[in-house]
Amino acid sequence: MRVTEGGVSLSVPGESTDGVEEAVFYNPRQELNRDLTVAALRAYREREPRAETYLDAMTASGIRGLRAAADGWRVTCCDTDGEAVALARENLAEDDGTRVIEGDANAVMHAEAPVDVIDLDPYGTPMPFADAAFASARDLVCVTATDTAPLCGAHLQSGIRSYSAVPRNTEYHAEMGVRILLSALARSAARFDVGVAPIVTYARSHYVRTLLELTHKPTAADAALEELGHIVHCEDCLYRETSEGLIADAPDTCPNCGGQRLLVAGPVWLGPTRDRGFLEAVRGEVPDSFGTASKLDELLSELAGELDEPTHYDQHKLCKSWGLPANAMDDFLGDLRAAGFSASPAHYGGTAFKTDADVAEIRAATAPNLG
Ligand SMILES: C[S@@+](CC[C@H](N)C(=O)[O-])C[C@H]1O[C@@H](n2cnc3c(N)ncnc32)[C@H](O)[C@@H]1O
Repeated sequence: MRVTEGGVSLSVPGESTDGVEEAVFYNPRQELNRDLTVAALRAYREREPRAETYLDAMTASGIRGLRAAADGWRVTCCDTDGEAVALARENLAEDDGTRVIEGDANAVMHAEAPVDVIDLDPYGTPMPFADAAFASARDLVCVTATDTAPLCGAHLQSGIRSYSAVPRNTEYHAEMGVRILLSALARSAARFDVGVAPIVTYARSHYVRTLLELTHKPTAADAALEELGHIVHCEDCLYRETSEGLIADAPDTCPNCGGQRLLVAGPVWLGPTRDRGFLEAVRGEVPDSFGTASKLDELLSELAGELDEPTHYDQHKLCKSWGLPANAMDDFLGDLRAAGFSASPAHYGGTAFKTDADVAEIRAATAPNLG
């Protein structure tokens, strides 16, 4: 069948039943991820006009490469699967600027280096490909991770193995995944004297996506490592605090409730997960014709408005732990602001919010208007 996305048309094996596409090598659920990537590539080229080469390291149907090529990028697509490669070749007109290679992404990244932008979109964890990406990319590494259970600590051992860090299963599981992934990527990049700065990062229920701008300098790698630290989380009262550095500095008991059920996660990335100026530039590059334009605009605006605090709270979980009913989110956040704290919604869900108040301060500021 033919699929049209972002103004390009491609052929994919499969069929459309009642408007629902069931295609091999093409996942319509990742359209927002691809729309955002194309808009970000446009915005990035304004920032770094020299950038011109894009490696779609796990290409499947070739859709990412095709969309980047339509925007003038010199594109190399790669996949290990012979059928995917044949399909991508059918979809992309190979010429001087566009090639499709059958091969392992790690080998192709090294062979093609330097590449301005490398996009990793594997099944599951991207970590087996991270070293080659940071060794080979000049400007930007874009990463999708779909192994959300290991990333958030639900599959603890798998998370430890993949990310050389200890993720913990908390109520901010998607953000745990974001910060574990960024930490592992920063440490991978540092091996090559490369510093990473996340310019866009977001989580959806089934994946985390981040775009990392690179600086090729040992001092930049050191600066990125300085963003790492640990999260201490109390399972009883949902108190949390962070400690900077690669060695965890955790209290024995919860400073808020005295409980002993403390979880320590890390090393995690505690720094900013996006560049607000870049988010605005990306927003300006999303045409109405993109299939996910309105959802993407909403996401980009949520990301821009979100506070930098490293963990969000879930209003319903907090209220439940206090034995009080939840009220409207706007009123709840308004009470925090009226008490002198910063507060913002967080893109992780409708009841997710960020604040610089701790759990006791949140309760004192909001409880009088609950129930
Ligand atoms: C999630 S799909 C890619 C989807 C595609 N980027 C898109 O946006 O539609 C993952 C692809 O990675 C390929 N793959 C798996 N291991 C690989 C490797 N070591 N090197 C290159 N490609 C690989 C698979 O064959 C599969 O086509």
